[in-house]
Amino acid sequence: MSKKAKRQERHAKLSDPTTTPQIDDRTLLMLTKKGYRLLTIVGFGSYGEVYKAERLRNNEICAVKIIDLLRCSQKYMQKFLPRELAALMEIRHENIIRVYDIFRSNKKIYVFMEFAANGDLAKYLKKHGILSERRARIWFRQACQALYYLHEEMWTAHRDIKIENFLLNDKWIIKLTDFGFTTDVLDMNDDNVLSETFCGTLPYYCPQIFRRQPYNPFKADTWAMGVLLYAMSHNRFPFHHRDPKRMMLEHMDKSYILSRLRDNISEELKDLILKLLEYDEERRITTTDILSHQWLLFEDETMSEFDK
Ligand SMILES: Nc1ncnc2c1ncn2[C@@H]1O[C@H](COP(=O)(O)OP(=O)(O)OP(=O)(O)O)[C@@H](O)[C@H]1O
Repeated sequence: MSKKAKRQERHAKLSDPTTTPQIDDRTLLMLTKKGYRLLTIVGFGSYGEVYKAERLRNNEICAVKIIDLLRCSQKYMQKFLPRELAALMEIRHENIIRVYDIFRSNKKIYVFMEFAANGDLAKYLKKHGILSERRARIWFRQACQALYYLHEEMWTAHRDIKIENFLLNDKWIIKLTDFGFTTDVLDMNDDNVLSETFCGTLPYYCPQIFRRQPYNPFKADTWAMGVLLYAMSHNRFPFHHRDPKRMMLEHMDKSYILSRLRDNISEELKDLILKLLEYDEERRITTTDILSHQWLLFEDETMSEFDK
């Protein structure tokens, strides 16, 4: 069966309301011993499934991602060394999915984390289409606060910023997740900043990653935030990523991105998108400057004013 067919089959299972956790008895027993009960499958990733679960001690709802190590490459498995896993639990921010506990057993990794009841931003966008500027601003500001914390306080780049990695909790607050590719920049290589590790997701690749040049991973995250903001306000990707030659030319041409902006968005929003999708990484806006950009300061909005 092809990869695509397998994915379709898994997704069909997911949309079936009668779906219950398809998991072996040994794993279920082990989860019970650890004090958790699986409830339903909430999604499928490349290396395993995510379940809604209940912590039996206090009936608290959480999510558990079960990563099948047999499906991971050797390189990806490096991420599951004790030091890497411990680092995940140190990350604490209102807009980042909190990781409560991680353990390894039977060639599987179990990551217990905060549950996001309203799914991911990609699904929201698919259902509701283009976000209003007001809604986009609230969520984009929260996303930037998460990134600011990672960049400026944890000195870490996320490296896989994409719309699917922003989840929404029961209060409709944005939560950044999936640190599968997160790398401690200081540990990376010679000059401590430039990276040669190629990771991320194609439509979000900055020009430097796309051209396989050394790049600044913080600025690569910033570019990806530009693609995210464009997607939130246009419900499509800014560049034609299925045609690499075309995408490369589009990256370099400022008039191209200008021509792809909707007429009826504010000048401030256009300006921020252009500053994020700046070809030259030296000139690309920093995480600190995004938060003080005119568009994000536009008005003081609170979640109580926000009509879901
Ligand atoms: N903490 C969570 N709460 C609720 N739903 C979650 C949570 N984490 C992930 N999900 C959902 O589970 C699904 C799979 O998540 P996962 O992170 O494994 O997928 P992915 O990002 O597509 O995987 P990968 O990047 O490994 O290919 C997604 O649809 C996501 O919305």
